[in-house]
Amino acid sequence: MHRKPVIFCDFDGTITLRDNIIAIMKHFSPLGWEEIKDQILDQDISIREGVGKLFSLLPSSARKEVTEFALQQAEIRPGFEMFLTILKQDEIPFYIVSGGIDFFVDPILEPFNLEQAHVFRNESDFSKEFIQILWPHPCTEDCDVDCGLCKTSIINSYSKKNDFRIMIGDSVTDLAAAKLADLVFARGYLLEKCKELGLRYHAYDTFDDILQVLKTRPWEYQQLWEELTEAKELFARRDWFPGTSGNLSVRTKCDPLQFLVTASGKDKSKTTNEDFLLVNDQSQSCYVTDLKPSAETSIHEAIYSKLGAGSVLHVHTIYNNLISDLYFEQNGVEFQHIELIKAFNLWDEDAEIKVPIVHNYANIPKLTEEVLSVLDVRVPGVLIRNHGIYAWGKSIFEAKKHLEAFEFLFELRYKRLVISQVKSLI
Ligand SMILES: CSC[C@@H](O)[C@@H](O)C(=O)COP(=O)(O)O
Ligand SMILES: [Zn+2]
Repeated sequence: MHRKPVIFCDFDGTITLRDNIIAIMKHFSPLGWEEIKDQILDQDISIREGVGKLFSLLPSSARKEVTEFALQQAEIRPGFEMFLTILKQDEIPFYIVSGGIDFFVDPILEPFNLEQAHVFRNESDFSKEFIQILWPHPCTEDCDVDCGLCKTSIINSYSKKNDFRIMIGDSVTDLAAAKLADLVFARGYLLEKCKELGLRYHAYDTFDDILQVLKTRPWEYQQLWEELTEAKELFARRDWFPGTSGNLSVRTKCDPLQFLVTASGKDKSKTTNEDFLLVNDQSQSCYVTDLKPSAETSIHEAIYSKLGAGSVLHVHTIYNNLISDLYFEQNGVEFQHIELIKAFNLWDEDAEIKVPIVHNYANIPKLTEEVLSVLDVRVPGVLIRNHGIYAWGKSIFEAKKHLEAFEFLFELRYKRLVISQVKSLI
């Protein structure tokens, strides 16, 4: 059973296009506000101390003027309304975690009818000469950064271990929360930090960009992502990805076909949060991303579509290259009377298997056609001459079993050939 999604979303600069506190301070420009801003950004003072100092520069008598300005300049990021509608339809819990202040957060959000219990923001007190900020959601033992409104503590108290945590944000105040998340939607400073820290992220401009990814339901294929990563790390330990070669995939959906595939040109011996992307039955990414799917994605797609495989694994090894060339003229390489043939669910004592071998066309559509022409549901693999092997199965486990069996058979055959050559020389 997969984990359930829960979404935590920043307000200033995420739901609204601009940071409202900075907009207020720029507009009213109280003496000394910029020094305080710089102290916050330079992390010389905590966010709580800095925001408290900023608002203490404004007289409470300016409440009406400040509130009206905040509302007048606030602009909601495109797609937010539809985003909320889809979350409601799919019953995905949504929490706003904002370092903003109630006197502008609440009226800006009012048209969206959000449950007040799902909106976390700081509060204000206009009873004294200057504006005072109140901190109903301070840091708990989970955080010692003196955030003011502590997103880390809120996420930890409002999401369970088995939740798939999603964070949407834009600034330094969202970074601690992003590090807790399984998936981050980031822009601006937060996007740069996600790239720098290797967090699993998607860039966004609008909430439509976020919806495009959420519609693929990443929490439902998270387990497959992790299983494919495990197989990839094992193959990497075997040095099966020389020179960025190799590509792996796992089907996440049947109808319409969708599958995770390794990103093209990456060093598959390394594990990052950008190792795979989700593609459709046209071998195109299901969402906007800088990543390119494997150059050989169409071969994976052909195997899924024709044979209904669950996972497709492609590696270039010395032995599969040698065997593919030695037996190319015979259109394939046959094996019999080797115990490991049972790995292909062939149990007869005299069972034999012939692994087809095709020409290595540089033109991928042509190569895909060639592979399609020899696909045989009884033989879960095909060799490409002087290139590598594609092996598949109904799951990552079975595809890995088949790939390992093929590589065993190739190495065994090659070494037997060498031995017989040596014997013939003695
Ligand atoms: C760089 S050599 C290997 C590539 O040409 C290709 O055959 C391959 O296996 C990896 O391609 P990729 O696009 O990274 O999935
Ligand atoms: Zn290849």
